[in-house]
Formats: sequence, C-alpha cells, structure tokens
Amino acid sequence: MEGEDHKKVHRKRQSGPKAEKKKSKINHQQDLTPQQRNPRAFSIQHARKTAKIVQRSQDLKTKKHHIPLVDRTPVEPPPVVVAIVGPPKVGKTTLFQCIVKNYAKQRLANVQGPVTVVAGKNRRLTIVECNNDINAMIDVAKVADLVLLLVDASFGFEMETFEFLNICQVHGFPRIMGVLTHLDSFKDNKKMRKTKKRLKHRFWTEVYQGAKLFYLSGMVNGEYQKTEVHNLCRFISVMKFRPLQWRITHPYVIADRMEDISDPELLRQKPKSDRKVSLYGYVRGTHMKNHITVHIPGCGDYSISDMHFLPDPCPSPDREKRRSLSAKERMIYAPMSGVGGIVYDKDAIYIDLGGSHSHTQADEYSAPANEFVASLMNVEDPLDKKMTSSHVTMFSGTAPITDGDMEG
Ligand SMILES: Nc1nc2c(ncn2[C@@H]2O[C@H](COP(=O)(O)OP(=O)(O)OP(=O)(O)O)[C@@H](O)[C@H]2O)c(=O)[nH]1
Repeated sequence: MEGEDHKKVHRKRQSGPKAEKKKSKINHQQDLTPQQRNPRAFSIQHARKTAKIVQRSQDLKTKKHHIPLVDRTPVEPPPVVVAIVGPPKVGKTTLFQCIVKNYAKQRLANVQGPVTVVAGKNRRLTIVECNNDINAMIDVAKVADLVLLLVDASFGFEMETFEFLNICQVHGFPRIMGVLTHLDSFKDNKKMRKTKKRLKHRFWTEVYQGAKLFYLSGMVNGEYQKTEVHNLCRFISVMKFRPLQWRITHPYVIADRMEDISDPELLRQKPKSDRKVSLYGYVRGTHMKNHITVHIPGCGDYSISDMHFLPDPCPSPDREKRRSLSAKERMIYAPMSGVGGIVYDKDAIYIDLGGSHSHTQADEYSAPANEFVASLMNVEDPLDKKMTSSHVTMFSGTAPITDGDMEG
C-alpha cells in the first residue's frame, strides 16, 4: 500500500505541440456563442410554431404527391422543344450545329429558325436558338421543354443568364441543363477544377441542387468534341419531362415555317395593305380548334381564317424492334435553314442552284432532296411549251395528233 503514495500524478503538458493544440481548442470554445457551442439545446424555441411549420411543409409535400396528373400526351407526341440560351459569343450556334450533326449526320452551315430532328424511336426534338434579346427570352421561356443554358466558363455567369432564369420562374420552370464552354481557355488545371466547382454550386443555387451541368472542353476543327456532344445528346434523348400544368391545358404552336401568301398584285398597288400569312408547326399543349383567336407574340391578337392537317414533315421512325436508328430514319426538318436546297423566306421560296458551297451529291443523306431540286433545275422548257411540241399517235398507221390538230 505504501507504494501507491509514491505513484506519479499525471501532469498536464505545458509546452509542445499537444499543449498548443489543446490551448487553441479551449480558446476557440470560448469564442463561440452558447447557440454555437450547443446547437441542439437551442434548436426549437417555440414548440408550437415549429410544429405548425413542420405540419405545413408536410401538407404541401403530400399534396404534391397526390395531385392527379392526367397524361394527355398523344400516342405520337409533338417534338420536344429544346432551347439553346446564353449570352453572346458563348457558343450557341456552334452547339446547335453539333447537336444537329450528331442526330441527323449532316452539317447545317446556316442555322435559321427552328430545326426538327429525330432523336430516337419515340422522340423528336425541335431545337431553337434564343438570341440575346429580352423578348426572345420571354417567348422561349413560354414554350421550351428543355433549356440548354450555356455559360462561358472563362467569364462566369452573366446578367443574361440570371435574367433568363428569372423569366423562367414566372412561366413555369422548364427543365434546365447547364453547359460550360470555353474550358480550353484555362491553362492551369487546378484553376479549371476550382472554377468548375464554383460554377456548379452557383448553378445549383439558381436552378436546384443537383441540376445537371455538362462540360464542353474545347473545340476540334471549329466543333465541340464528338464524344462530349454525343453524351449530351444521349442525355436529351432519354430525358423524362414532367408536363407543366398551364401548358398542357392551352394549345400553342411554334411556327417553324412561315409563308406570305398575300396577293402580289395587291401588294404592288398598296404595299401597306394587310398581309395573309400561313404558319406551319406542330400543335402542342391540347387540341386547337379552327377559327379561334390566337395571340402572336410581338404582333397581337388575330383570328385563324383556316387551319389544315398536313402530313408530318419529320415523322417518327416505324416502331420496329431495333435498338438504333437507321440512316433513313435520321430525318431532319429545317425549312428555314436551306436543307435540301430549298429555303423559305418571308415572301419567297429560294431554290439552291448548286453553287460551289452547296451540298454535293456525295453527301448521301441529302441526296434524295437534292435529286428533286436537280430535276427542277434541269427543266429547260416550261410545261405549256412541251405540250405544244408533243404529239400522240392514237392508232398505228395514222398520222400523229399534234397540238395544232386539237385546236382545229
Ligand atoms: N476556344 C473556344 N472557343 C469557342 C468555344 N465555344 C465557342 N467558341 C468560339 O466562339 C465563337 C462564337 O461562337 P458562336 O457559336 O457563334 O456563339 P453564339 O453564342 O452563337 O454567338 P451569337 O449568336 O453572336 O450570340 C466562335 O468563333 C467559336 O469558335 C469553346 O469552348 N472554346
């Protein structure tokens, strides 16, 4: 027992790294407020109020689960509207061309108006580029199902991006996917990684936590890297959309082709007279009745004088049990962009005469359309001239009947 008295008592370290560490810990604890030191003790101060808040948020959540959502999409749904939005010079046109090339396997040199492509067995896309104008942004936010929000990584988020997100908020939020471009402008890898992370978190705060952000790291021959674009397109092809309530209860059309069919003679006499315009496009939302009044953004309210069904210019492929699309099924419908040598303008239709920059026959995908245009180009005499010079032999041995005989 005696030995115990001599046992050494533990003495706290007064110096050295361990002592320093302990000291700093104590100091830190003293700096904290009681709430910070013991957060659980202060978490609920007003039990009743908290209970009410919790109950309310639960109610909202449950209500969301139970709203019956009638799926009104027809058997063959209209193409999904994909809008490419971003500040100037961020790469919108480049991405547009890359996406079209990925799906349709042909290059659009000059993008004009919406372009419709077949993206899969049961999916078609109408792609539109939104230029940097507030009115265009508002129009696009109303109709887009998916928005590709382009951000220049070397620059960061710009006013236009936030403006567009704000506009979306009032029109029912469409699906939004971020795309970072100009990543090749970073020389330092570490800096790039940091920027990516920072922009991702900022994007999440603006859209929602975990929103998808794609990276396009640099260009090859003026286009984005093929695999990166392919991945982005795969994502779009299989993406699911939750229909927006307001949209599925109102009919709307995105005009992808426009023709002025007013009488040219009338216009010559009175250039300011009312025009007659026919608009082409897929009806979306719900059924559209003939002769109803429509609102055309930027123009005003009009009534439809007549409406017709037209054959689908870009039909979905046949439902066969095959996994990938064949070359023939990779349709593209770009009436304003000059695919197949025909361009529709405001008041005329132009046929491409095959200059040095037009499609060549070697381009196998556009060959059938080109043949048609080529046959039109090769016509030397109009039809009435041909008729006059033609003759028909009714019975063998008789003189042939010509145009002159008919009139006589
Ligand atoms: N280095 C680099 N250049 C890019 C990238 N993306 C686009 N560019 C270039 O940026 C320029 C503008 O690209 P566009 O696709 O015309 O941009 P845009 O957004 O359509 O421009 P606007 O229609 O004028 O608003 C082009 O010269 C592209 O080559 C990128 O990721 N890296």
